[in-house]
Amino acid sequence: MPQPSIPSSSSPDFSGLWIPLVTPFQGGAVDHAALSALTRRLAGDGVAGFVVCGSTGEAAALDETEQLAALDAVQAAAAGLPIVMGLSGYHLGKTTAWVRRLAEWPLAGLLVPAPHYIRPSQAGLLEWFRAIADAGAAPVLVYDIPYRTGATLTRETLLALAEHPRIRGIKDCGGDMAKTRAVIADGRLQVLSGEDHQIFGTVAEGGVGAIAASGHVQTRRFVQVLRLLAENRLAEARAEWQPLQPLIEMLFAEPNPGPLKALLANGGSMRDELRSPMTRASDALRERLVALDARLSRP
Ligand SMILES: O=C(O)C1=N[C@H](C(=O)O)C[C@H](O)C1
Repeated sequence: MPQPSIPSSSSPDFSGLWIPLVTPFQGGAVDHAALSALTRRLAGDGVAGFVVCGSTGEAAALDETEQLAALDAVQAAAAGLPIVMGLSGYHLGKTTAWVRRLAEWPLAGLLVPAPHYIRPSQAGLLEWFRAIADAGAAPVLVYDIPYRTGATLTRETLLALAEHPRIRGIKDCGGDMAKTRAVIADGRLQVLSGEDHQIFGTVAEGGVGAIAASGHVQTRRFVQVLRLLAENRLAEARAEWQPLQPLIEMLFAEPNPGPLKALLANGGSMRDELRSPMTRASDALRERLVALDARLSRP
């Protein structure tokens, strides 16, 4: 259940490593015990906060009751760390109604992608994000992910959205470094890398952090990379970062979160179970991942 509302900060801090939590399943139902244990472990590993119901959380396969139950479970286990709730949809009225309902929860933010499937104009995208930001109580992170939504946010649109007092950051999967640089240079939106292999480059160029599925594993290393970058210790950050590259490649070699769940399941923290049409990782990839993770875990 929601806890008493906390005031939403006028300058929220989205820096550091945020984990877009997987949703564990057991026998077709959400496995809340596994979700809580995962959240507690990650909180102890130094992450900055959590995203519930991101794409990695298979939110598209969860109904509203399941989404709210997952949010409650994470809130209870997060040791006070901030929580961002993911949204998706293409019906503006339904989405703003959902956002009004979510205002009862003490969220650090809402992660909002463009509406998928319908491919509106830039003017339509401005209306979409402004209406959602107006409807809620929490700061909005724009989730720029054209390869999932089919809609590309231009640099001009992002900078126009930055004028809205509640739109405070971007999870950047846009694939256009010039656009990312322009948003960083503008300075009004906090830029988080949303592409795991781009974390280093984005943060070295002035991004504040990352929302990265890979950070479920080797979490302390990812946290350390971001800390070292924040302290301008570039060579040390690079030395921590480079061994993570093959891990990131393998985690995205098949549709996310299949490989990630396979690896987490191998460690015993959940079942290797996804909701159709998402599928388990292949046995071959799971074996390679397990071997690599074991190598990376050696002192
Ligand atoms: O759920 C997320 O947020 C993320 N989703 C990306 C994706 O699979 O589209 C990957 C990223 O690591 C986090």
